[in-house]
Amino acid sequence: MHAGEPALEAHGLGMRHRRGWALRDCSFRLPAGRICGLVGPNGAGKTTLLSIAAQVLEPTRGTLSLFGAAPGAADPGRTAFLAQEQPLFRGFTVAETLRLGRELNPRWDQRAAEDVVRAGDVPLDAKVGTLSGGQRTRVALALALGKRPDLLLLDEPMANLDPVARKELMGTLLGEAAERGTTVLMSTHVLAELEDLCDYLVVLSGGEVRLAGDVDELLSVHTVVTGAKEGEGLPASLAHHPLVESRFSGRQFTALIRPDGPVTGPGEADDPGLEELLLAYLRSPEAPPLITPTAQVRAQDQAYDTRTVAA
Ligand SMILES: Nc1ncnc2c1ncn2[C@@H]1O[C@H](COP(=O)(O)OP(=O)(O)OP(=O)(O)O)[C@@H](O)[C@H]1O
Repeated sequence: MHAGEPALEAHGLGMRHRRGWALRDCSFRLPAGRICGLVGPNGAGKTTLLSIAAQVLEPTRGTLSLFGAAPGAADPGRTAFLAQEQPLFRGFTVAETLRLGRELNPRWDQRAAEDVVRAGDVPLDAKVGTLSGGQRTRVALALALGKRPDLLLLDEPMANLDPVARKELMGTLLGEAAERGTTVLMSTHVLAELEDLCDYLVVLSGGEVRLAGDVDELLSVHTVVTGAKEGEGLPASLAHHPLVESRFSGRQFTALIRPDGPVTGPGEADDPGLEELLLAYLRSPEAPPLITPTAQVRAQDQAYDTRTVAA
């Protein structure tokens, strides 16, 4: 695997549940070795996307390929999925749970798995059914990390952990990922923590990709302008820049724009923070989507592209 090669590539991915489309025409790539935050409001399609990547769900339309393998044919041993509901056997002890992990996974690393459990003082001889929700999360994460995956898919894994345990486990997880070059795709609603954790982002809303790409790239193409209001709406000097969101508070305006040239006129221009950028997109579903060059899929990469080039 070379740097920049995709760990995951979605082409026109769509998923229809009984009530309608959970994902619609999603296309993006996640280069290998990146830590990617998956963000979106409730019902945006995050779990659906992660379940397709984990090969638990089959897409209705389009394809998702992992590490360049044909869609649906990726080696399941290279991927670990930590879902919101952790399917652990309640009657097994922690040690028995890890033993099962060892037997099922040829690349199993017992030490890595035990370290995660021990760091939380979870007794190896305790039955899983007697553990607290947070302790069970730790065991599930130990199983995921013991698998030594190349792609780790996490669906809000830390939601039931106390803040100290959450920080400690995130640190363990990201330390392991950095050391081994593991790609991580992790859904979360905790925007404040993304800035420290992730170098890549995918934002979904209404089943569609709204933002995808390298965090630095995404931040660098946006500007926040704040200033005193003169009359109604934003200053005319901002009108030609694509607008993500404008807000007004008393006599002040704040606009998040994607400048298509120098920003002139009244107000002060600044770089946005990541949380500010995400909140603006989450609040403005009508803002134009943005897929940065590293996240774009090329037509010639499409697994089932049947077009031919005329000789
Ligand atoms: N098995 C299912 N049957 C019917 N509809 C489903 C099913 N699973 C998901 N959906 C619907 O698909 C949409 C996307 O759901 P999904 O769970 O992927 O969203 P999410 O972004 O993970 O949400 P949350 O942040 O609340 O976990 C929702 O409208 C949901 O109701």
